[in-house]
Amino acid sequence: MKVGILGATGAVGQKFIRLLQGHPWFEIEALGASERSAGKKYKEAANWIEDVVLPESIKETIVKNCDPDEFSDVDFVFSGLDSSVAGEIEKAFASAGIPVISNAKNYRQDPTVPLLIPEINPDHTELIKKQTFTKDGSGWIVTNPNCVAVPLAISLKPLYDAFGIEALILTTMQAVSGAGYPGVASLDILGNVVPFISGEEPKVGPETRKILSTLEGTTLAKPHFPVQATATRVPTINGHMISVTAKLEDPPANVEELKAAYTNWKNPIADLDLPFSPNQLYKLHEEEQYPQPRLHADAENGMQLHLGRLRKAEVFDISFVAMAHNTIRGAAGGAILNAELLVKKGFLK
Ligand SMILES: NC(=O)C1=CN([C@@H]2O[C@H](COP(=O)(O)OP(=O)(O)OC[C@H]3O[C@@H](n4cnc5c(N)ncnc54)[C@H](OP(=O)(O)O)[C@@H]3O)[C@@H](O)[C@H]2O)C=CC1
Ligand SMILES: N[C@@H](CC(=O)OP(=O)(O)O)C(=O)O
Repeated sequence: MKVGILGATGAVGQKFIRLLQGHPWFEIEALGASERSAGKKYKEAANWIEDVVLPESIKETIVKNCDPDEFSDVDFVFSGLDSSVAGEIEKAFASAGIPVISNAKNYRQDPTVPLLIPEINPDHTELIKKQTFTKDGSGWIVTNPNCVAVPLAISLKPLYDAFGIEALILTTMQAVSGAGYPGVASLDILGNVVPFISGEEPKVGPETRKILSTLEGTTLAKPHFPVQATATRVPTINGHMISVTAKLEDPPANVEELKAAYTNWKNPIADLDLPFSPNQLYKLHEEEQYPQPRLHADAENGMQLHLGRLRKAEVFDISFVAMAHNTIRGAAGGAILNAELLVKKGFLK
């Protein structure tokens, strides 16, 4: 399939370009960014920050405006657009009959838009049928969650299924790549921790509850557990880590039972052979000093969810640490896996 990338010059856009090299199903056809970049060769418009050489085929590609008329040759687009413009531009593409697989936050809470993690809520794709961007249903939007909500929801799903969740308290340790480029000033973050990320905490609870919702007919029934989140920025490059303490409805008797919830959990897309699906979704680290972002964020091409420190808690019931690559599992890689699922389900054809 021929794909376009909106926001192709940004940090997430660059990750899309890198990850799509050699993809067995998807080929990059068009790149879009702002008026500042449009009309330029990609190598002149973008400040390439990936640690691989900029692909030859991309270097000379002329960046387009994010105008659907300039993307008539693509089957669908990935969006890594800045959220200040993603709302209008993504709507224009969907209304022109071009499906949008987005990273931006703008449509995440729309009741007709799936907030999709293929292993966790693949059935939520049914919501697409309620969208009205086009009369014939050819244009629609699917979003992937915030890069904290992704590892949080994946880490919670087996616990939610086995024990139920009553309440969560969590603290994030978010890598600097989450702030895009140039992102956080070096003098703010080097040798330091910043205990606030603007706009982050209010997204964590609502997104996690939407992801863990049950599809009843064509409507989502959401769980109600409260989430107390503290979002901090730490001087790591990739990999968002979360320290979670959970109160459960029916807590496990011991840590072995807690671990068994993960090992017994059945991945609903395991048999689909999606190229970006990790072989092993959950890596349960037994060593007390693991997981660590620098050592583990890249495992399974950045698509694995790392868990460690699983233990009974003195406050609430259990505690653990979760970690995943924020710009791969939490952004571009997650969006590519979403597109693969949407191919298998016949929404992309
Ligand atoms: N970084 C991360 O870990 C994650 C990011 N996201 C989301 O993905 C999106 C992109 O993030 P990130 O790559 O970090 O951001 P960047 O700031 O690095 O990139 C933003 C992109 O949007 C383009 N853009 C800006 N203004 C316009 C405009 N008026 N018209 C068209 N294009 C425009 C930029 O083009 P130009 O270069 O021409 O200015 C650039 O390509 C955001 O919505 C972000 O919230 C989601 C999950 C994780
Ligand atoms: N705010 C996240 C990255 C991000 O862009 O999130 P969102 O997609 O929800 O806007 C971070 O700083 O790490």
